[in-house]
Amino acid sequence: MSVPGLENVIANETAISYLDVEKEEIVLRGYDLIELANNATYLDIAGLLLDGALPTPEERRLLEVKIKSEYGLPRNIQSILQLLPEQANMMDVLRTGISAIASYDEELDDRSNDANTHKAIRLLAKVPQIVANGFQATNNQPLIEPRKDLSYVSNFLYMITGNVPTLMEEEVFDQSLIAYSEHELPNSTFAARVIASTQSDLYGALTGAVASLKGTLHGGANEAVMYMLLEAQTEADLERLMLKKLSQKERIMGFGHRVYMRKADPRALLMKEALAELAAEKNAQELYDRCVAGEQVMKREKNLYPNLDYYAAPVFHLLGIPIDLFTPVFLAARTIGISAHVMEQHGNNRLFRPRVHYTGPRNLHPPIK
Ligand SMILES: CC(=O)SCCNC(=O)CCNC(=O)[C@H](O)C(C)(C)COP(=O)(O)OP(=O)(O)OC[C@H]1O[C@@H](n2cnc3c(N)ncnc32)[C@H](O)[C@@H]1OP(=O)(O)O
Ligand SMILES: O=C([O-])CC(=O)C(=O)O
Repeated sequence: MSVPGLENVIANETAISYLDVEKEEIVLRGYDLIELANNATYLDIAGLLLDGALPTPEERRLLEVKIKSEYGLPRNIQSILQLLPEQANMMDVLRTGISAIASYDEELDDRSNDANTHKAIRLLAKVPQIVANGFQATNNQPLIEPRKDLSYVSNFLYMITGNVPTLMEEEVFDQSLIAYSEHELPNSTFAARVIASTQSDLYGALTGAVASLKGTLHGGANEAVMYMLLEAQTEADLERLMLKKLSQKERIMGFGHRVYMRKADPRALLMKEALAELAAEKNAQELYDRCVAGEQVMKREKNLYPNLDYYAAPVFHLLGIPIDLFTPVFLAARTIGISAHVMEQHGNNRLFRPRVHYTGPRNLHPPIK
């Protein structure tokens, strides 16, 4: 018998992460992701995912130096982004950019652990700029170059908004990147591992993951959430909108999850706290209250809990990130998690090649010529 959607199927072993739904814990190389988000930085998580151990402060500094030494996009890549049409979808733009920079990586080895580590560092350096420049290029805006005098996280937000973030904005953005950094085996990571299992390379695997993440049942939900929150001006409006969607059997974006389903996504709670802080700072209490009201409607009507996308969307909005870049920023944050999975797949590979339960006809014959 087939298992639709491979629900609950164990597809591979991993030492990277695990969703312990019972204990409401996202285990990341032995640590609790939420504890990491409250005590470590995104670059610590990048080091942890790449090397298997949390970096010391000196190791983290060296990692940042290495990433910064890979900053910058080839002029031709920026030109490719500028050739894309104004109405281009930002995930398509990102997919094109990541696919194109593969050809500029001069390290021909694309399977050893060392080579993959170098490539992951290059991607950490370049993907945020592809995200930012992709938006600018298709909106006829000047392309913002990275600034090495800013921290990695501060520079990412600066390249998107054109403004150097405050310390508080930087800390919230850092936390949101950690929340998105790694999550066991979602569709996009699985897609990347399937691609890597043919011994294809990290750039190709990540390009496939971008296509997967674009869909609204996955990463694309964070953009849909924000459109819904903005369409409703008040708490009452949001309730009306949600009830209308539910009566039309539409899904409400930002709720439900294949693995958590009837339990809270711990990352949503983390982002809810971040939103409360940010809303207080930015005079946006009304947006926070509207989100909480929406959460209550879904609990009452469907017994469904918010997932990360529900609370990350208003956080990104208050940080000044354009809605079209919400899913690309998710991908940029997840680049390190996906890289770790590709490295693990390459290190202990077995080609993914499942079978089917055939339901089509048999014994047909073409007309005789
Ligand atoms: C960071 C991330 O990528 S998290 C995921 C982001 N995606 C979203 O937020 C999209 C909205 N959510 C959904 O569509 C789903 O919850 C998914 C795709 C994430 C998980 O779905 P599945 O595991 O396939 O759950 P499934 O489709 O079996 O749903 C079970 C029941 O809950 C309902 N349900 C699940 N999510 C929702 C939702 N968001 N709104 C309304 N009803 C929902 C389904 O209609 C179904 O009801 P039924 O049993 O009465 O038919
Ligand atoms: O785990 C999933 O299926 C989707 C998700 O929450 C993520 O990728 O962060």
